[in-house]
Order: sequence, then structure tokens, then C-alpha cells
Amino acid sequence: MSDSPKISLTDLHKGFGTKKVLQGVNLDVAAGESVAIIGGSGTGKSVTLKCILGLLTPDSGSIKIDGVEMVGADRKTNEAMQAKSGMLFQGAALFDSLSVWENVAFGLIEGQGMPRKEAHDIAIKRLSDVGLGPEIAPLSPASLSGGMQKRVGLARAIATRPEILFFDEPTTGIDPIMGDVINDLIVKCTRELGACALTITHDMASARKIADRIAFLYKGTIIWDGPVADVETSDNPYLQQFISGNTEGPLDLDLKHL
Ligand SMILES: Nc1ncnc2c1ncn2[C@@H]1O[C@H](COP(=O)(O)OP(=O)(O)OP(=O)(O)O)[C@@H](O)[C@H]1O
Repeated sequence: MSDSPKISLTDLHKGFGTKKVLQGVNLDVAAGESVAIIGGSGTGKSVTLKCILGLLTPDSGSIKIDGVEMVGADRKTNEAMQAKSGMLFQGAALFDSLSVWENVAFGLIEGQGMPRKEAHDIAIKRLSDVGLGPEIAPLSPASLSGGMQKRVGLARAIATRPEILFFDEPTTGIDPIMGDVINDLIVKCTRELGACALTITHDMASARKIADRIAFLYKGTIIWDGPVADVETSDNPYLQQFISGNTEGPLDLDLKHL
């Protein structure tokens, strides 16, 4: 299975009632590759990610991780997929009832049954990877700034040395300078792990920095997919309007979701 893509989405469909959200999403992410799915509000980025993470069940289509079908997979298969994945949630999603280091070590202690002392030492190393000192470790996440919480979330995502990393809107809710710090850390951590990464974002600056390849989601399908370097010169008018942020153009802006 070593030649199969790490993540492979084929003809993915998902709707809610009469509303069709995903209408045939096709995307492969190779080992070691970093892909960003970009698109406007309400285009289905989160729904795509939730389908991959098993939080939503697609109506039809296939999601393969390392060649293994995940749609309809049993608990053991889902747990195996979770064990090789790390995730940075949009709001960092840290547990306030746990200290910073316990958050970072959560997957090691709860998922792998690692003794607390060993997990603590690894958590301190992962915090250092994201530029945070050991003095942060015993604090409550609630006492940290938004940017620091994102760093802790990143330290947690990489704690188990995953092969696959998911980043959900990694720069949302923090200022542009801290956003850039997070982008740099994401690139560094992903490279150090040699992991493949899938990011969903509407932040083009972040997508450009983090990703090797961009997939542009519009009206439930990926209408452009190519290397980051080709985005500027692409002649796709929808993509051009999106990256220029112009309200005039072919994009059918869904104002309900702006
Ligand atoms: N559980 C749900 N039930 C009903 N509709 C849903 C559900 N989840 C998502 N939707 C709808 O699916 C569409 C796509 O939502 P999604 O959250 O994937 O957008 P997005 O591209 O991530 O946008 P944003 O950048 O604003 O988060 C939206 O119209 C949303 O209202």
C-alpha cells in the first residue's frame, strides 16, 4: 500500500435535507505532501474535513487513508486512523480542566497508555518545538493568549508523531503576525515529522505558506487544483476573484454565509 495516496477522496457527496453541500469532491494527498483546501464561507470545507475525520458520514463516495476505506469503517479501523493522525482545531479546543502539559500529553496518556512522567517529558519537548518554555506547562490553557493556545494546540497535534496532520483554519482568531508565526511553526513541524498535511482555510496567505498544493472548493466540487506557484498565473476566473478578494466576478457569493 506504500504507493497509495495517504488521503484519497473519490466522488464525495454530502447533503443536509435538500441542501447539497459536497457534489463530487475528488482529491489525493500524497505522503509528505501538504495540501490546502481553500474556498469561501459555506462552500463545504468543514464538511469535507468532518467527513474525513469520521464526524459526518458522506451520502456517497469513498475516503481512503493509506488505501483503507474509511466510509463505513468499524471502530478498530477508525481508531487506527486516529492513532496516525494529529489535528489542530480552529479554536485550539484545549481542555481547561487540564494543565497545558496534560493537554499536550493527552493522546500519549489516554491513547497510548504512556506513564505520566514519560508523557510529561515528551510534552515539554513538544512545547519547546513550538517555542514555548517549561514554565507554561503547569498553567491552565485559559490563562494563555489566543496565539499561545494555538501553539499548545499544535504541540498536542504533533505529540504522538503522527503521519497525517489536519489543520482547521489555523490562523482564524489571531492577529496576522501571530498567524504568520503559526504558519511557520506548522511548516517546521510538518517537515520535521515528514507528515502529510491537509489544511482547510479561507486565508490565502496561510495557504500559500503552508501548502505545496492548493485545491479550490466551489459549489461542492474542487474546480482548480495545482501547485501553489501556479495560483497567481492560473486563468481560472473563479480562483482569480477569490485570491484578489474582489466582490465583482463570476463567484456566486452566498451572502447567507458571509
Ligand atoms: N450539520 C449540518 N446540518 C445542516 N447543514 C450543515 C451542517 N453542517 C454544515 N452545513 C451547511 O453546509 C454548508 C457548508 O458548510 P461548511 O461549514 O463546510 O462551510 P465552510 O466552507 O467550512 O465555510 P466557513 O469558512 O464559513 O466555515 C453550509 O451551508 C452549512 O450551513
